[in-house]
Amino acid sequence: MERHTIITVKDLVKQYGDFTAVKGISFEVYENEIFGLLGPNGAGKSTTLEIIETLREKTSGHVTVDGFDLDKAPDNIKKIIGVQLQSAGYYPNLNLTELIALFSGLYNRPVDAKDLLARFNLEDKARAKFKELSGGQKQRFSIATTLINRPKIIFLDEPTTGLDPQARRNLWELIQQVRAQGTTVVITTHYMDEAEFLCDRCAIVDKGEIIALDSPDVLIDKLVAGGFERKKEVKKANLEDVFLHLTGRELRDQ
Ligand SMILES: Nc1ncnc2c1ncn2[C@@H]1O[C@H](COP(=O)(O)OP(=O)(O)OP(=O)(O)O)[C@@H](O)[C@H]1O
Repeated sequence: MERHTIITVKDLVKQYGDFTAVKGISFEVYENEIFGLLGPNGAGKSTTLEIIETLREKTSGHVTVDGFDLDKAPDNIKKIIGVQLQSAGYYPNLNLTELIALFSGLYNRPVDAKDLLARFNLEDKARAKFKELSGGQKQRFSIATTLINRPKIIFLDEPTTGLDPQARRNLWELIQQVRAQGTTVVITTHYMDEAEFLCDRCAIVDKGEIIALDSPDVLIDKLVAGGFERKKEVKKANLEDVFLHLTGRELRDQ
């Protein structure tokens, strides 16, 4: 099937002083896929994401987003992307409805706050302040806010770090729903189960280089074809299955 490329990264390099964090990486993201950048701490995932988001200067290389050249038209790129804010970006005295109204005003895009909160299971928190939310609720709200300017692409930097299994699974489903509604999703993670569950394709990044790029299935098949075998016999369930079986799959943070 012919896929339409929405992001092109070519020979991207980022140096911090004499340290090279990103060493000439190239990849493409297809429209409406969930694309993952996977790697250990310090691999260069956030740096790469922030360069594409126009938030960080690159040292060299070429990036285009939906046909816009990062060097020539960063403002056009800003208009079509949604970026997850760190919690420090939310005014402490406003409640969730007021925060949505604020962003909606900044983007000049009318938004039905009630409807947006309901999509992210936050209808009961409409009058709560951001700091009063649980970790899972904060993540859901920050993903909800990425959609206010109706972006073509959203960028999520380690969206499930620190969440319990129910909250992670709930967030995965919400991310899939966002994609089902036509948005391309670029995500960074160091959780392999997350990448396997969510990503159509992923790039494995290590020490600033892409060392593999494909769908999770193909990456696994290639490893097995190369003669890899797990040392231990695989059990039919794991500890997370036990935990979810005992505590249930429904969200616990309402
Ligand atoms: N502003 C900066 N100045 C100097 N070095 C930096 C800066 N930002 C990041 N680095 C370094 O660049 C490397 C890549 O960092 P980056 O945050 O992109 O990695 P990451 O893959 O996102 O890791 P993590 O999962 O820990 O966020 C790290 O070695 C980091 O210490």
